[in-house]
Amino acid sequence: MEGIELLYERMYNYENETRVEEMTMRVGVLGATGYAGQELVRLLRRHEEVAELVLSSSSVAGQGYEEVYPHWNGQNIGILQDEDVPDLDVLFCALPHGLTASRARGFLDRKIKVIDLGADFRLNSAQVYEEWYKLKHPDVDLLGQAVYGLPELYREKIKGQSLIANPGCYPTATLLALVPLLKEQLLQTEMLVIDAKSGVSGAGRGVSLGNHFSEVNENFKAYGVASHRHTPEIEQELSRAAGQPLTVSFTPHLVPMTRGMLITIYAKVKEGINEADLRNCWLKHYASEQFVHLLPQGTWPQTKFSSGSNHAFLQLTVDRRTGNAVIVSTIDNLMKGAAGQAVQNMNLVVGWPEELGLSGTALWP
Ligand SMILES: NC(=O)C1=CN([C@@H]2O[C@H](COP(=O)(O)OP(=O)(O)OC[C@H]3O[C@@H](n4cnc5c(N)ncnc54)[C@H](OP(=O)(O)O)[C@@H]3O)[C@@H](O)[C@H]2O)C=CC1
Ligand SMILES: CC(=O)N[C@@H](CCC(=O)OP(=O)(O)O)C(=O)O
Repeated sequence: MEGIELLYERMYNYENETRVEEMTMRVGVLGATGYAGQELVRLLRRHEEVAELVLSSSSVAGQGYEEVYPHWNGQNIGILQDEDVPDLDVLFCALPHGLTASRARGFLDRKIKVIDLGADFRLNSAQVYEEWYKLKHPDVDLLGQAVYGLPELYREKIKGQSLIANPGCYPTATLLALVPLLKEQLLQTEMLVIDAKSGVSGAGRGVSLGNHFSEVNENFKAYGVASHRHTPEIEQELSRAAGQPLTVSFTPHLVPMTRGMLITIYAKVKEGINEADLRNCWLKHYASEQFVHLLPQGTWPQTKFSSGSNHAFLQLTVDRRTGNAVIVSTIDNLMKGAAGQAVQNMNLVVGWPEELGLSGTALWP
């Protein structure tokens, strides 16, 4: 038995609570030396069903992983392979935009399930992708096969699929907060303001002028104003939820901290809707979710609540003077915003319990 048959056999065994002892799941990571790739390694190493991990690098193949990341010393992570990956069950692509789309078809033809942490398959329209990413989409025909990998919204669609578009970090934090409220028509759609802040690891490991220490330390700045690439992704998913096209005012900021992101959203509520209606809507949508938490009234999210974990935290109020909803959401950009969510997606694709490899709360303080 091999490939998909073996996966189904495993799913069957899970349902019957007779876990197969010898798992041979082979998982690969392209871009394993990047921040998202390193976070994947951390999660996959403790994932009880991943038997073999193939780590790939375009620039330092042949080096030991511990040479790149000495904090892995003594953990036998192994040697980085080149990008010519062997046959695998699942491949995570943690690469710059454009690179995964040009290779995905080859992996899919080999029956390798692909989870893309980049943006190549998030947008439904190649034209929109080209406009915002300034890249010609390398494989437009594959867009229709990709499933947007936000499990709390698309769980049933993700199960068993072969090509998953892991959402962007800002969209994840925003969509978790807004989608249920828009689906239930509780908010007006003409004035949605998303004021977002991210830690610097969101920009990846490569150094640029804007993210080196002296530019970031004791500094706070907006960037990508009215032009950030996550805007069309957020609008695509919010429009779908609202059942009508909408636009948002989205402004990201860089905060002098390493990980975490916090989003504050301002929205007008619909006539006759109050705070309890909004809260009840979230409660209904997220009551059985293990990674999304509505905090007790009056407790506002902090980035440290999520640091190093796959958990998202939400809070809202309706300002009694303006009548506007103020909504706050926090996630760890490298976890629920990238690697954690990608592992959650793998678990769904393969049919494993969704939380495998993702246990644990934040590192506090
Ligand atoms: N950082 C974050 O918080 C988030 C990141 N993402 C997405 O995940 C993906 C990876 O991001 P992140 O880990 O932050 O980025 P990094 O820059 O830290 O890592 C990207 C890795 O891609 C590899 N790579 C392969 N080919 C190239 C190439 N031609 N040019 C540059 N790098 C190349 C590099 O590894 P090597 O040289 O070893 O091949 C590099 O380490 C991106 O698509 C990003 O948008 C998504 C959500 C959040
Ligand atoms: C702080 C910072 O620079 N953050 C990144 C967002 C990272 C992310 O979610 O990645 P994608 O590029 O995969 O969409 C940015 O603004 O581009």
